[in-house]
Amino acid sequence: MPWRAETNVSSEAAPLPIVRTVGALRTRIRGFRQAGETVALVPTMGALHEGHLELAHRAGAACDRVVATLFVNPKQFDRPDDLERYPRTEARDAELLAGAGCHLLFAPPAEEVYPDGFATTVSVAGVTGSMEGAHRPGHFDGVATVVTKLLLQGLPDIAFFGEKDYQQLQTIRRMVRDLDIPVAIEGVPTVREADGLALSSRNRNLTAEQRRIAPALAKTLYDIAARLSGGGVDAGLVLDEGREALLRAGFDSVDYLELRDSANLTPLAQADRPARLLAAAWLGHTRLIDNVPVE
Ligand SMILES: Nc1ncnc2c1ncn2[C@@H]1O[C@H](COP(=O)(O)OP(=O)(O)OP(=O)(O)O)[C@@H](O)[C@H]1O
Ligand SMILES: CC(C)(CO)[C@@H](O)C(=O)[O-]
Ligand code: BAL
Repeated sequence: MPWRAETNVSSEAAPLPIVRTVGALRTRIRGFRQAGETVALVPTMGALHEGHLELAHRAGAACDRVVATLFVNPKQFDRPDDLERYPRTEARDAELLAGAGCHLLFAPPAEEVYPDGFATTVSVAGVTGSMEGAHRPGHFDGVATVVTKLLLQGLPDIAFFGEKDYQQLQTIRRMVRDLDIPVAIEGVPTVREADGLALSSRNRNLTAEQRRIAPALAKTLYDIAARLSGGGVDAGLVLDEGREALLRAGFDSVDYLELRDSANLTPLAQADRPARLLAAAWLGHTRLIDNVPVE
């Protein structure tokens, strides 16, 4: 299982320059380009952890300059309480990003991203039609719209996204191909706690008891993936048993637990081609998602 390093704030790194307008972002990136440098983009909603920093490290290994973005995008939240509870820790985030080798942070206010009169939505069909798309109405329109804007604002060579949000990653890949956005999309494997829990900004909303239960999500996915990878089993039955295992472990409800084609996320009855197991489940008011490959 992937591992996690501790998140330390480095006191060595110089403060990270922060820009808040598209104009200032473009001026900085033009400077990088004039020096012949390549540029990576790492979009985030802040409240950073080692998962985000892994994106930054990969970005730094691939490009000369790493530009992170921090914007808690209201358009992708389907529940007002989720938006309200979303942690906001910009000063610490900037320190962590500097320590991870980032060169610039774009942290715009909402009016810069969605000025008065904003009227355009980017909507990706197909890959968004189930799972997160079904349980969070409007979520992927919000993600697709803001990611299109961020990619066009920065025009990086490569943008980095985590596999933890696997359906989001596949949606962005589809969107970039469909709209001929000239940016390469790189997926980064999920960074986990030592007990397997996928790092997520929302983990900090868990109570101590919920935190004890939470690793059962990853454990159940890995157990099911192992059973499915051998072939010759009834996937429907195994998935039903997985849902029951999550409830037995203490999850309050399971939104979905699905076996999907790993590229376009269509349902699979057997893991007979590259496949992915994806799940979302609730612990109290906190909704956790996770996914693993079936190899
Ligand atoms: N554990 C992780 N491993 C790798 N990448 C991650 C991980 N968690 C988040 N990311 C990636 O970081 C980027 C920013 O994600 P985001 O700011 O939404 O953080 P988050 O922890 O996923 O928050 P939340 O789960 O509460 O939405 C996304 O591309 C996301 O997939
Ligand atoms: C990609 C993203 C930054 C767009 O708001 C967000 O969905 C996220 O953090 O995964
Ligand atoms: N990490 C994906 C962003 C969201 O949950 O809204």
